[in-house]
Amino acid sequence: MEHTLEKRYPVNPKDYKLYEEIGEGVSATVYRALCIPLNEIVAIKVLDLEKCNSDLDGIRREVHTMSLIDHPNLLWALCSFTTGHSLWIVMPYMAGGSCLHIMKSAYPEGFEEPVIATLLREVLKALVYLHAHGHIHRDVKAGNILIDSDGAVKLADFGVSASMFDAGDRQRSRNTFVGTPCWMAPEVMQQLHGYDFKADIWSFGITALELAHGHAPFSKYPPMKVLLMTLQNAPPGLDYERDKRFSKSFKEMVAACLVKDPKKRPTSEKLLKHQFFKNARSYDYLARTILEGFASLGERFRVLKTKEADLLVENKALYEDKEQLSQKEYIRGISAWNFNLEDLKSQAALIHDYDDVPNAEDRDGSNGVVGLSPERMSSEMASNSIASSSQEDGPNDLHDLKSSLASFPIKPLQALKGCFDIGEDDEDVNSPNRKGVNQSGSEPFVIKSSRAMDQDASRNEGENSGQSSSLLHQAIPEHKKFLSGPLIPDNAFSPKKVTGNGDRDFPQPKFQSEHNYSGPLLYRQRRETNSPSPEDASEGAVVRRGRFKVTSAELSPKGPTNCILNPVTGGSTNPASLNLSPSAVLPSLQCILQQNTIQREEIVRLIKHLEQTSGKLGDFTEVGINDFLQIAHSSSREKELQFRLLQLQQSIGNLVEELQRQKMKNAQLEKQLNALANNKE
Ligand SMILES: Nc1ncnc2c1ncn2[C@@H]1O[C@H](COP(=O)(O)OP(=O)(O)OP(=O)(O)O)[C@@H](O)[C@H]1O
Repeated sequence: MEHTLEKRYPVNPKDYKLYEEIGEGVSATVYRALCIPLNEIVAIKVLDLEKCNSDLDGIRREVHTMSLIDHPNLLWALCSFTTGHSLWIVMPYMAGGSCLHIMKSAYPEGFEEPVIATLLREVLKALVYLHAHGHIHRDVKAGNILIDSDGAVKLADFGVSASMFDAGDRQRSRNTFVGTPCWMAPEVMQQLHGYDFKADIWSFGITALELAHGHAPFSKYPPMKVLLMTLQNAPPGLDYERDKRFSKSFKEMVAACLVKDPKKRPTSEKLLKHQFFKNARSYDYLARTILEGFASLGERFRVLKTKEADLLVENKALYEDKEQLSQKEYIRGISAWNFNLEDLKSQAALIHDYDDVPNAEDRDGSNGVVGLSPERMSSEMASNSIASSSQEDGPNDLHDLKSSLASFPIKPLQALKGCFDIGEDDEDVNSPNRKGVNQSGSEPFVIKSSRAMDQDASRNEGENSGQSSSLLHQAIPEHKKFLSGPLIPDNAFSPKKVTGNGDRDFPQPKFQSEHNYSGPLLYRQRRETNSPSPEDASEGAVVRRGRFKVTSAELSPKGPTNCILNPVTGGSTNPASLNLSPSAVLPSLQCILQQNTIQREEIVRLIKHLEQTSGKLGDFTEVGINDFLQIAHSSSREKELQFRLLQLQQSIGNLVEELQRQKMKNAQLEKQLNALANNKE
């Protein structure tokens, strides 16, 4: 416990008066409130524990971390307690709201450089502290940078933070995939070797771009696309041309953070010494520059929510128009997620892939990214050669999935469970942690820190549950929950000028991306969508990659590009004779299948055409029947091949998992051996 207790905050809901809503996240609603006995305005984050079944451990983690931290740039908890089925986390009220709120309300094109430098320096100080204390924040983004009325900056939201000193289950969680896709480091997505605090440095770099442009790179794309682009493309960065208004040192700082190899990223401590932060100014400067003339946080939040609701109605109409297109795009290109297909479909419907002006960060890094050292250039570019070429084709090519899949994480869905609502939890359902949490009815979530009250929460809960639950019923709208991230997608602003609060006119972005999928306030509809979708049936054979479905129709309609063809016979070579690894063979087999399918369809079309136009049914019927027989035959062969493919894919997956298990075992054994050896010495 590092805090010294200055004030005792009551852990009784009766002692708080909830005012207006000031924020909504994935799991919580945040209110401005009055702490009656202390006559102090606070913020209270209210989490409905019944709705957070799958992430109770995250909540416990958040509360725990918030209780331990003691740094001026980190948002700590004043106290917390359960009441009825809710957990209340009482925090200092940050009257300016999040940087994301501020940008969406008044700076849709991002902040000026001195503002960014000031904000980022404070965030970086928070990271230095967290990393030095063994914590990885794992969700650094503008939405989690809060500003007080005096310009003080605090990093918030420890819902997915992790401690580097954890053992067992928690260690394992660092091999899982948490955070928000746009801000997520490639090594977190890949799940290959785990990750460490350098993942925060990547997110920090992405946050820098977010603050500079008003949105994170790739934010207009759905999560899966973000994943592919982050893994394959050259890292995003500031562009010489587009970002002329920013200094060289800013560009270099961003480039230093956004290196794919985490080892090559600077530590937070080292980064803090970067020239760029010399431009940072005072809190007062922030308050004067970006907060002056603003309406109250509650009012701004209300306006943004109204706009968001209007946008949702608009998008719904758009979605219905484009449903056809979206299904095709997604089933073919990226395939379906078996847990939130509906979300992806609606997201896909909103993409104007071919009429968007690409953002600098969406373009080939070799054209636009600056500040790369020659050595970084070469290694990044080498590792991203596929990416570069695919980007040259255009960042919006949803069809080029063959190469994408080759470098795709083996367990992308499993990997994503930390940031999306996937049925399974991060942790073993049998883990003691989880069991404990599941009995939350009897488990108080009281922060046992010195800053927090050291009182018995369950006593309070018993005394006040009736009152508090009625309070909560009034306070929390049951029907809606939003995703985290940008409050208002970029197109929430009309193409004309928007008059903001306080009679300010705000210029609108010229080429603002139309939609922001990095987590706008979309209504949640995830868990309900696990059931098989109609597309599953309509799109023919489905090959499963773990929990990741890939349909045979996903391959590029442009025709195969990497089939292994026997130059002599013209037929496909038996991969076994080439001594190829299954992973090398699979794409080729898929190619061949795709080719067969296209050819078959072509033949059927031709036959039909001939039959119709000639009118000589008798002459052609026989041919047609023969061909159809062949087609039927090739169909069964195709099925057989698909079945084999499936088996191969499954065994690769199993082998990789086994390998990882063995690696972990080895590491543990090594540790034990070392410990034994040390003891003996
Ligand atoms: N102490 C505070 N003062 C003012 N506003 C706050 C405070 N805490 C949170 N907010 C606002 O509420 C929003 C949601 O809060 P928070 O991020 O903690 O919820 P969450 O469910 O954990 O969100 P996330 O979607 O990031 O997981 C924040 O983005 C911020 O705008």
